[in-house]
Amino acid sequence: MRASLIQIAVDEGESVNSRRSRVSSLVREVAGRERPDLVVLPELWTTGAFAYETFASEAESLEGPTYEAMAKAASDAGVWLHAGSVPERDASGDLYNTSLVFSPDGSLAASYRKIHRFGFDKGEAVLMGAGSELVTVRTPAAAIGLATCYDLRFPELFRGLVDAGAEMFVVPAGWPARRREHWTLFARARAVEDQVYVLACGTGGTHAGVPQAGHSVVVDPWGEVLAEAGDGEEVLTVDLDLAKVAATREQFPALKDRLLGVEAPPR
Ligand SMILES: NC(=O)CC(=O)C(=O)O
Repeated sequence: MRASLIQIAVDEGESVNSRRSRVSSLVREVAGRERPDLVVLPELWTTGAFAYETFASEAESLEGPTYEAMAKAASDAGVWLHAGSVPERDASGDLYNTSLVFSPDGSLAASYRKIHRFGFDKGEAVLMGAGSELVTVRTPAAAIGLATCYDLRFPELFRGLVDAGAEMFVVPAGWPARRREHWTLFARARAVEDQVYVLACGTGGTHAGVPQAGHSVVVDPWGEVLAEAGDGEEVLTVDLDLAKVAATREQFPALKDRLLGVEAPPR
């Protein structure tokens, strides 16, 4: 399986509409040039994850303009597209940080509402509702578990995804530069403890005065970093051998030694 992560620079000064059409073109261009099976975009790339004051004004219904543009980009490009996340407004007016995954025919394969909202007593944590469901998507190449940004700090979510069959975690993010070390550390930790591929796609540039970490990263099930971006706009393309997930779990069967949170301890 080949995957391309597009680390978008969410800079002030570019309108949401122009970024949406620029990103749609980028998806087509990257798909044509790199020939990936899967393209991944970051969290809240229309607004920026820290532009809290724009969440309400830019929120969309699930099938809003970003959904439409990304569904078309996926089908034009003929790829699986994890379109990152959008600020979603549901029918009752509540906001969620919702990821969208499209299949190559442009239909929605899955959506995931971010469970752990960032900000403690402000920002996303008070403006958006919490998702409550773990989501995995089965593509022909891999079973993909979905998580978003701050979720990376909560290993129990990822263990739940592994129990649901995930062989790969795709994590769109808008992680800030000041905690970049944590970002890479968590991406590698989740890969090692769950013996999966981790594709973590962040934003570059600066928005709402917050310099972004960038450094999107792809980690294999042994914890090796296969590719890592810098801090600007960049595309990372990697070939993934999904057989490595089963091989790692067989050679080093630590997941079988779990005693807590499993119904019947295996030994
Ligand atoms: N922005 C986030 O969702 C997460 C974050 O910044 C962190 O450090 O965690």
